Amino acid sequence: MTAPRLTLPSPAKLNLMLHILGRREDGYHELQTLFQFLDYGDEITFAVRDDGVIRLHTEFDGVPHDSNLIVRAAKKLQEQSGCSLGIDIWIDKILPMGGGIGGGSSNAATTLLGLNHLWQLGWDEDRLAALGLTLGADVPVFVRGHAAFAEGVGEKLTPVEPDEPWYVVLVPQVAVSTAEIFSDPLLTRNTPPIKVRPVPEGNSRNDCLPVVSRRYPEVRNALNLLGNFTEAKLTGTGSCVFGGFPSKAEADKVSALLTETLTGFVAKGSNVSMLHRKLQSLL
Ligand SMILES: C[C@@](CO)(OP(=O)(O)O)[C@H](O)COP(=O)(O)OP(=O)(O)OC[C@H]1O[C@@H](n2ccc(N)nc2=O)[C@H](O)[C@@H]1O
Ligand SMILES: Nc1ncnc2c1ncn2[C@@H]1O[C@H](COP(=O)(O)OP(=O)(O)O)[C@@H](O)[C@H]1O
Repeated sequence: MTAPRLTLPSPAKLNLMLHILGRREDGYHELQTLFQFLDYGDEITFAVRDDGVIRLHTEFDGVPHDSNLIVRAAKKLQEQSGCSLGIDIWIDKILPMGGGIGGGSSNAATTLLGLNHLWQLGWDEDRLAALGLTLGADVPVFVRGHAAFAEGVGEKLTPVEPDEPWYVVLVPQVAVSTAEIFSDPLLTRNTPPIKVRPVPEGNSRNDCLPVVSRRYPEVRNALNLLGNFTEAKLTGTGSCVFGGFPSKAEADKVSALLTETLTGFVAKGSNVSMLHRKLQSLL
């Protein structure tokens, strides 16, 4: 008998704004950020094995098997649940790594939700999100699957309903190190907290942008080019740059012009993650 297989989406995210409020004693920075998903991402296929082995069959450039967030997520869930089953995993990877669109965190969340389903663990979202946070600050929002205003290092989440425009996302061919940006002495670290909800208009700044665009000319160039058509923003610590458009046709037109020289894609913003829409359809 062949093992049950399940293919699930692993969407990207954007940070629609990102404010840095201060630095904690452990060196991590307190943030306020707005997460929205894209209807664009990787696809991960899972097949249960009964021998307890966890095996990712797709190779990643520069990421050893056991360091991959997919494998780390699966191993942690297996250990903490005491499950004796294993898993074979394949991924169709389209999201750029180190682009600030959360591919690694999303892959970890899709793995947690997929295995919870296939191994029939019955864990609730709170428990999965808490485990996810030990893998990375952006994992909980992907576990919850709803656009959110995030505080702390990204773990305190309040669901929100921003507009869902079409985005042009440009992918400068450079990986930005999050650690490097957060350790730059010139980074703004004292933005006053926003206390009112929803986030007021005019608060869409990303405090990482000045430092990233100074250090990475490729990002600066992408911001300038997209800025000719719409407000161009940086997601997370970059490198990806994005801008919203009211229709797919307009986004496609701008993308066609810009992707003559730059890599990029068009995707719809989404307040409910396509992972959760797919999981819902399985119930
Ligand atoms: C800044 C965000 C916004 O979404 O974006 P991107 O990584 O997607 O760009 C995330 O919170 C990134 O969170 P996370 O994925 O956990 O960051 P990591 O790469 O593990 O962080 C690398 C290093 O950056 C610093 N760091 C990270 C997050 C934070 N809130 N404060 C920090 O000071 C720490 O020194 C940490 O060791
Ligand atoms: N499954 C994975 N997908 C992407 N990156 C991964 C994965 N597992 C580990 N990583 C590591 O995590 C780093 C950050 O990845 P990613 O989440 O894609 O970027 P970002 O946090 O900038 O959005 C990568 O550069 C890579 O070294």
